[in-house]
Amino acid sequence: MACSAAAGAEATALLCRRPAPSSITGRNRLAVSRRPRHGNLRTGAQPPQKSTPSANYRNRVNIQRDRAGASSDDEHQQKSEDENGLQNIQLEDLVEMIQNTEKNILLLNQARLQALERADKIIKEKEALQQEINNLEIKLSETGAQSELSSKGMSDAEALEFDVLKEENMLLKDDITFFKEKLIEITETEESLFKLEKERALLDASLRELECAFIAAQSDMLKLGPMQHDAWWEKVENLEELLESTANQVEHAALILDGYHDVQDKVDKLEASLGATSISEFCLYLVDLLKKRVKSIEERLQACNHEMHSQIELYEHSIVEFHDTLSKLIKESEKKSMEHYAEGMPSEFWSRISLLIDGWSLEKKISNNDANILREMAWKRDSRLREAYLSSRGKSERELIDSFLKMALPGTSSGLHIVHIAAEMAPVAKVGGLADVISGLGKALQKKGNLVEIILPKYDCMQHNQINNLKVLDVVVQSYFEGNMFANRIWTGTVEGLPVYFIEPQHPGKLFWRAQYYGEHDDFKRFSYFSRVALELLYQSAKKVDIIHCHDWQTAFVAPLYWDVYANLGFNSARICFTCHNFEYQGTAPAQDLAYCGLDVEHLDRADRMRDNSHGRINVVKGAIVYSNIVTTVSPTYAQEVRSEGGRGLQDTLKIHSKKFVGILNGIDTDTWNPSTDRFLKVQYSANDLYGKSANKAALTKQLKMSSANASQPLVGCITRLVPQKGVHLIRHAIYKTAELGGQFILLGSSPVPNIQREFEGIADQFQNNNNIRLLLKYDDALSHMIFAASDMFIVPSMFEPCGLTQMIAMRYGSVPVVRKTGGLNDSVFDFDDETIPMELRNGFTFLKADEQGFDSALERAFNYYHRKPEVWKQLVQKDMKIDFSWDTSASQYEDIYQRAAARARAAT
Ligand SMILES: Nc1ncnc2c1ncn2[C@@H]1O[C@H](COP(=O)(O)OP(=O)(O)O)[C@@H](O)[C@H]1O
Repeated sequence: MACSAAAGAEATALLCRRPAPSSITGRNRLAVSRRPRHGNLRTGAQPPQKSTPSANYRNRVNIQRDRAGASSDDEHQQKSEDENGLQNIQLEDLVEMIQNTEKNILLLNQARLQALERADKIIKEKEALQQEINNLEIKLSETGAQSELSSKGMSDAEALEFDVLKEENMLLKDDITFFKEKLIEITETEESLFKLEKERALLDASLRELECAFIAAQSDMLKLGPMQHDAWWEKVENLEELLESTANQVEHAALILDGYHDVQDKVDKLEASLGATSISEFCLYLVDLLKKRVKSIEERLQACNHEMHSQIELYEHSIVEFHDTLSKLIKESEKKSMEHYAEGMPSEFWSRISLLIDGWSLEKKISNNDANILREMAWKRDSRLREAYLSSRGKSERELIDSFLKMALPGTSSGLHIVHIAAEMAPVAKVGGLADVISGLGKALQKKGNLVEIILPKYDCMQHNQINNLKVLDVVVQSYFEGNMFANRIWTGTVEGLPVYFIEPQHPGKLFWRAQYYGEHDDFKRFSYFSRVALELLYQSAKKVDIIHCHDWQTAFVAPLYWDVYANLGFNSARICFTCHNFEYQGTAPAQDLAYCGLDVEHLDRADRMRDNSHGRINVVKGAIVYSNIVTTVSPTYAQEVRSEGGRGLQDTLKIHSKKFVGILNGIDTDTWNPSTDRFLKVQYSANDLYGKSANKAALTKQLKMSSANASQPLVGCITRLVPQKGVHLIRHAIYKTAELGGQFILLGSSPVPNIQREFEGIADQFQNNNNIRLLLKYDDALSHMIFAASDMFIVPSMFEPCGLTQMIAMRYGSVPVVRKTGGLNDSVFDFDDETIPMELRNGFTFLKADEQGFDSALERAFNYYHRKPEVWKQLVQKDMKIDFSWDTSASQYEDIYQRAAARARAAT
C-alpha cells in the first residue's frame, strides 16, 4: 500500500515536470502552432538545425529549391524564390508543430505507462487484501468452532473468558463486513481503472494514427515542391485536428489520472484503517488473551507447588523428628542394655571371659603372652572381646580361640603376610594351570588386604617383558647345597601387581639356565636347591611371615626343610600350606638325594615321613603332606578322588592327614581372561553383545585359512598339554568326530611326550588340506585367547582333572564346555540335560565313561542344540559368560584356613 502511494506521488511528479501541465493542453499548443499561418513570417539567418525529421525535411526542401532555381528565368526565379521562401517559413512552423506534438506524444506515452503500472499494483493489492480477509474469516470460524468445543466443561472463570472471546469475535466480524464494503469500493475503483485502460487504448490508437499521418506528411513534404499551398494547408489542418483530438484524449487521461489519485487516497485510507485493526493485531490480541490464560494457570500451578513444597517440608521435618526420636530411643535402649550388662550380668560375663582365657592358657591352647593381652582386654571390658564372644556362639572352642587371638595381634590387623614359593607364575613363567593359580590366588589374597609375596626361580626362558622394575638387589644370599655354600643373586620386580623375588643361583650347574622350565635330568636337584634358597632368603630377611605356601613337588621340599632345619634356627613364626595341583607328579628320588638340600635322610626316610608308600624311594609330595600345617588340592571332587586310587599311592597318607587336607576349587584370573577387555581379540565382546564373538570366529578362521563359507558350522576348540591325563585318545577321536558332524576343529597343544607329539603331527599332516581342521602343535598364549573367543564348543575329555582351568576360561568366553565328569570338571560343569541339577546351574555337556561312545553322546547333544535350538544355545552361551569363576570365593576359603593356622601358630608360641 505504501508502495502504491509512492508510485502515485511519482506519477504526479512526472506530470508536473511537463511545462505547466494544466495550461499546456493540446488546444493551447495548437494556438501556438497556428501562428505562422497568419503571416508572422520568419526572416534572417536561422541557427543550424539539428538532424531531426523536420530538419531533414527542411534540407530536402532546400535541395528542391536549388534544383528549381537552376531551371527558371530571373523573374520567374524571383517569384519562385518568394514562393519558396514562404513555403519554407510555413514548413518550418509545421515542423515545429510536429516537434511539439512529438514531445506531447512522448509525455502522454509515459503517463500512460505510469497509469498502467499503478493499475496493476492496485489489482494485486486488492487480491492480497481479499486473501487476507478470507484467511481472517477462516480463522474466525475456527476460533468460533474451538471456542464452542472448549466451552463445554469450562470453569466459571473460563466461561467468562470464553464470553469475552466471543464478543471479540463478533466485533471482528463487524470489521470484516466493513472491510468487505471497502472492497466493493475498490472493485468500483477497479472498474474506473478499466475505463482508464480503455481510454489508454484509444489514445494509443490515435497516437499511432498521428505517427502514420506524420510519416505521410514527411513523404508529402518531399513531393511538396510543385504542390499547391492550399492542399498542403489542408493536410496541416488535418494534422491539427488529429492533434486536437489527441489533446482531448490527454486531457481526459489527465482527468482519469486525477481520479486515480482519488482512488489512491481511498486505498491509502483503507490501508490506514486496516492498519489500525490489522489481522496481526487481532492475532496479537488472541496471543495476549492466551498469554493471560497461561499466566493465570501458571499462577495457579505456582500456588499448588508452593502448597506442595510446604507440605513436603512439613513432611520432611516430621521425618527428621521421627528419626531423631527413633535414634534417641535406640540410644536409650542401647544405653539401658549396656547398663543391664554393667548392672546385672557384666561382672559375671567378664569373669567368665577371664576364666576362659586362663583355662586356654593352662591347657596351652594359647600362649602366655596372648593370654596376658586377652586378660587385660577382659579386665578393661573391651567391647571387641564381647562382640567376638557373642558372634562365636554356637561355634567350636577352636573358632572362639582363633577369633580372640586375632585381637591379640599387634595392631589387630586381620591381614596376613603370605609368601608363595612356586616354580611357575602366569604370565612370566607359565607351563600350565599352576602358573594361573599363583597369580590369580595371589592377586585375590592381596585384594583382601594381605601382604602377598612370590618367590620364583630366575629362569633364562621366562617372559622378562612381563616383569616391571626388574632389578638385582645389592645383596648375595648364601645357601647350602651338596655340602657347599652357593651364592645367589636376588632380583625383584612386580608381576601382575604382585611383588616377586627371582632367585638366580650362582651354581656351576646353571640350574635355571636351561631354556626350559622342566624336563631336565636333574630337576630334583634343581628344585630342591631352589626350595632351600627360598627359605634361606626369608630367614635372612628376618620377616615375620604368617603363611608360607608351597606348590607341587617342585617346592614340596619347603615343608620338611622349614620344620627340620629353619624352625630349629628360630624361624618358626610361619605356618606351611602345601597345595598339590596334581598327584600324578610326586617328585620321587633315591633317598640320599634328599641330602643335597640339607635334609636328614635318615630322619626322613621313614614310612610315616617321606618314604614313598610303594617303593623304597623318597617322595617329596608325601613329605609335604606330612610336614605341612595345611594341605590342599584344587577341587573338592579331586580331593575326594585322591583319597582313593586318584591319590596314586598317597591315599593312605592323605587319610592319615585328612584333618588338614581340603579341596578348594581354583578360580580364574578374571582380569586376564576377560573377553570385554582382552587385547588379543580382534573384537572385544560381552554376554550382552555377542557380535564380537562371531567376528573373532570369522577373523581366526580367516587367519588359519579355514573355510568360512558355512557360518552355521560350530567351531570346536581344545587347548591343552597333550599328555595321557588329558585324554589324548579322545582328543584325537574328537577331531574325526567333529569332521563327521560337519563342524570345525582347532587344537592348540604340545606334548612333552615324544610319541604323542609325533602322533599329533601325523594327524596334522593328514588334515593339512582340510579347511575345517587345524592342529597347532605349540604353546602360544595369544592364540589361546583367540581360540577361546572364536570357538562355540570347548572339549576337555580328561582321564582325570584336578581342577582344569580351560573349561572355566572357555565359559567366560562363551564357548560351551563338553567335558568328562571328573575332578574339577565335575565341580564346574553341569550337564544341560541333567534334570537332577537345578536349571540355573546347567552350563555344558558332560559324559562319564572315558570312551568314544561316552564322548560322542555329549558332543552330539551339543551339536543338536547348536543346530536345532539356536535361541536356547544363545541363552546357554550368555549364561556361561555370566558365571562367576573369579578367585574371590576360593581366596576367601584359603584366607580362612590361613587365619586359623596362623592363630594356632600364635597359640603355640
Ligand atoms: N599350547 C598351549 N598354548 C597356550 N596355552 C596353553 C597351552 N596349553 C595349555 N595352555 C594353558 O595352560 C593352562 C592349563 O591349565 P589347566 O587346565 O589347569 O591344565 P594343566 O595345568 O593340567 O595343564 C590354561 O591356562 C591353558 O590355556
